[in-house]
Amino acid sequence: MSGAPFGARLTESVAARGSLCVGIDPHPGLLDQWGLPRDVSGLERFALTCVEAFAGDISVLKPQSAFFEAYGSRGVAVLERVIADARSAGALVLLDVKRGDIGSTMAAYAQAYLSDGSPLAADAVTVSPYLGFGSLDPAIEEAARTGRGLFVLARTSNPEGAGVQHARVDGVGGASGVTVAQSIVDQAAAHNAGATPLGSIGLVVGATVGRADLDLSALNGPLLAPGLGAQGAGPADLAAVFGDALPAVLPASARDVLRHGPDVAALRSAALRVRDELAAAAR
Ligand SMILES: O=c1ccn([C@@H]2O[C@H](COP(=O)(O)O)[C@@H](O)[C@H]2O)c(=O)[nH]1
Repeated sequence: MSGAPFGARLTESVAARGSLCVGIDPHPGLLDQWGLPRDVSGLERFALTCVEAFAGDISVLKPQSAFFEAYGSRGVAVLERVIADARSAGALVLLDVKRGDIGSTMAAYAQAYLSDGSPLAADAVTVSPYLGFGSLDPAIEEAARTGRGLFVLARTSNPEGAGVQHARVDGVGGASGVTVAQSIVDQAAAHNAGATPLGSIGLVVGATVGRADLDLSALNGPLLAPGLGAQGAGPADLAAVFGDALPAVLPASARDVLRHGPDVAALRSAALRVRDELAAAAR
């Protein structure tokens, strides 16, 4: 991919289209609700309807890979089309795949999701640092080389995440007793240092986590905040979670928007309503 780094492209897109990230999560129950069959044709109709509804107005679309992989190679082919069509319509695509492995395998994931010419290459992907932050180096390097981004899981929106992410470890530079989540924040911050207007290594911090007890002041990167709507968080919760880091937050919602389908206009207006509520809450 030629041109500006992901952090710069994201900043420009959010300035033009707002901060909402809409998830494309073709849950079987949503296919039923939309009157679509639970097969590849239903998946394709669902996902392309989402692209039609959102890609012209919303800054970031986040297809959830699991719901496409569930249909095998033909489902993955639908995902490839979603990525291409959404990007052509002007949206940034954040592919939610949460990949993480030993470095040598991580290099293959980087090739799949972050390399120019790969059919699954998105603008950014979610990755898991739980094999050690350093295991992500091949993805960090490929993202930097191709102008793409990463969102590293730090403090996830699910209640089970706290047990691992609040555990204490030695931090960057030997600081003792920082939480696992804070050590992930600090390692991402080191990669983003000096980038303008924003680094390309983002984090995932759930909108549901209440006071996150994270020092995000040095991150200089975007913060994906899943959990709006179906998981119980609302626009007003974001200030409590993120404090001064709020301008870098991409609040994410899937089911709460998607339940308004299959009508394209109804889907679009639901997304725009959430986007406007977020903008009002951030003022
Ligand atoms: O901490 C995390 C990380 C990722 N997700 C993903 O976001 C969406 C949430 O969907 P909703 O329907 O808005 O609840 C889903 O794809 C998750 O896998 C997350 O929820 N929390």
